Amino acid sequence: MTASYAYLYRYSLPFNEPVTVRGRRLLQRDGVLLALKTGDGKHTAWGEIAPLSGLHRETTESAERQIVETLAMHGESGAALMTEGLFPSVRMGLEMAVMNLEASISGRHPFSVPGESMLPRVPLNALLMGSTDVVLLRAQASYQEGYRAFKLKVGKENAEEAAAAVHALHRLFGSQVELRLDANQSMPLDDAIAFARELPKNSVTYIEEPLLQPRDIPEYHAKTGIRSALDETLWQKPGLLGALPPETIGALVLKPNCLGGVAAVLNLVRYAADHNMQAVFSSAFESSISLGFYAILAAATSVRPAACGLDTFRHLKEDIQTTAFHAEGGSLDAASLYLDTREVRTTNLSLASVWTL
Ligand SMILES: O=C(O)CCC(=O)c1ccccc1C(=O)O
Ligand SMILES: [Mg+2]
Repeated sequence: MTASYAYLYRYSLPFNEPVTVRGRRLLQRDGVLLALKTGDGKHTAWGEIAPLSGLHRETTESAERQIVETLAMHGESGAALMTEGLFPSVRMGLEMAVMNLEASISGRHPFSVPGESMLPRVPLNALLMGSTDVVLLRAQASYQEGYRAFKLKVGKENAEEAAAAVHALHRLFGSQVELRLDANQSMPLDDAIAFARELPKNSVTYIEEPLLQPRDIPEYHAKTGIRSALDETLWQKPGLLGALPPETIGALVLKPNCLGGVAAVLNLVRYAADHNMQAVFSSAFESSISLGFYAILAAATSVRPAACGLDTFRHLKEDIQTTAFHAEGGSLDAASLYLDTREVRTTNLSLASVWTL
């Protein structure tokens, strides 16, 4: 059975507090949801198309235009839904909807294998940003809740304050927590090296995208002993990963809607496993629909998933599901959260178009 109808909705969810992404201050998260329905009306499956300003080249509008063209073409020709050549966020959303529909019909989650045992819980990294006071308060509250991994946002402009925050976190939690930093490619090599030398020894597992020029990662590693994690580089310069010595990379940070679909993500999960790197699933502040999908991906691809960057749901003031996305003790129950993604409250969405496929 395949989809007979497609519905496109738009959503707009306010952030709890403005979020800055690569220098852009955002007040709300906008996106498009695609719902596929079977002809008998028994199954509805959701996919999310949500490029983020500052991160994606496509906008919500151009992404919506592309999914509209794809659905229109499919309706006319009856050809299989093609995902080649689409924007990364569109391809991810379309694959999500199709895989969710197949899962709904088969009664299994999208990545299940025969004889699968219970899925592991997926630990989270608490996302820490802002002033040192805010960071420490948030870190303490997260620790109390059960979080054992933190990710602190650092930048060239606040390098001194960031180093002080790392010292404070290291004093408070020592080796009780895994501490990660994310510099979002903000530092020239010399600044990054100077910053690394300010940090307590062995206090951080890795620094995500420390360098303005990621190709300098081997030199950075040689001079600091700190491993980098790749995030932006994975989709900006996909060829670079294979050229970097694996021992200089601590983790691959996987944002499926930037990487452009499930196959690309699974290839990177394999690469990480083969090269002793963590595979860290992460989001770009998508809604629970994507978070539930990424959580099941993380749980299904490892018996002991690395702490994931899916704690972003805390930054959205509202949820679009009947049961809001939630963590318990700093980790996710992927199987149950995945089932929750099937119950969407359409009252908070605006219907943009309906398609017969
Ligand atoms: O990975 C996480 O913990 C949260 C997600 C995150 O940090 C992020 C969210 C939106 C845009 C960019 C980034 C990033 O990792 O740089
Ligand atoms: Mg990052």
